[in-house]
Amino acid sequence: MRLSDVSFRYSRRGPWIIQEVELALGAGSVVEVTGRNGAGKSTLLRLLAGIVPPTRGSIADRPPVVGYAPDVFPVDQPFTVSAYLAQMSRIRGVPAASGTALAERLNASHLLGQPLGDLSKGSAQKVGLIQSLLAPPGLLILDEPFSGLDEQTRTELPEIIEEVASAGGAVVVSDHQNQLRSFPGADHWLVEDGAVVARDGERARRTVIEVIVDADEADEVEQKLRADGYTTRRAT
Ligand SMILES: Nc1ncnc2c1ncn2[C@@H]1O[C@H](COP(=O)(O)OP(=O)(O)OP(=O)(O)O)[C@@H](O)[C@H]1O
Repeated sequence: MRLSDVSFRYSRRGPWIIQEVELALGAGSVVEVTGRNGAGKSTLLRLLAGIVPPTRGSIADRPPVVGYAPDVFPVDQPFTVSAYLAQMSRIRGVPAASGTALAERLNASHLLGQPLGDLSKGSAQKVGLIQSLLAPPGLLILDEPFSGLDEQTRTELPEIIEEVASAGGAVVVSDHQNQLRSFPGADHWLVEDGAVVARDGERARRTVIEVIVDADEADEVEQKLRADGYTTRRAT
């Protein structure tokens, strides 16, 4: 999937929220999106999911099955959780049992009989998450999925993300709490002043430490470190 020269504003005379963004998103990649409040993370995720179209530019090769869990799940719908999930399963062409199984996995079986309007923020968040996963997504977009989740679901979520990515789905997660900081191989996009700065996962996880040794040991230490796969550089 590729974003070419994508810009977005909510109204004709409104401010540009996203400006001239060029991004590529590969199959099986996991991206953590960060940025200050109001920077445009949710807007970028809506563009990726296809909820809003770019004002300028284009988005190509979006996978056909997109799972999207919004930051605030709309609970003002006259359904119980199970009726809602059954309806969403029908729309997505998957058996109703998919929702029940996901509810069990995410510790949400007790919510199935409840009206959507009675759910707490965390429970509504879970229902949003479950509906995004009903059909195996080629693109999974999760907007602040960790906020309001209980501990058990918090630890389950990285496993689910890993499973989607291993099956070839791309996963984009906005996460101001940096819960995915240590997720192996995750890339990072920083949304700032309308731009999206992509940082490669490998590089983002590298750090530089300074090792001071006696001059006559330098060659030996350097050889050892290189043999162990580290990159070394002599300070002058
Ligand atoms: N529906 C909308 N109509 C007009 N402006 C909007 C709309 N949604 C968001 N905005 C504005 O767009 C800008 C970016 O908002 P967005 O929600 O994308 O940021 P965010 O980085 O996700 O913020 P947060 O971390 O607070 O959720 C903000 O100035 C916001 O007020």
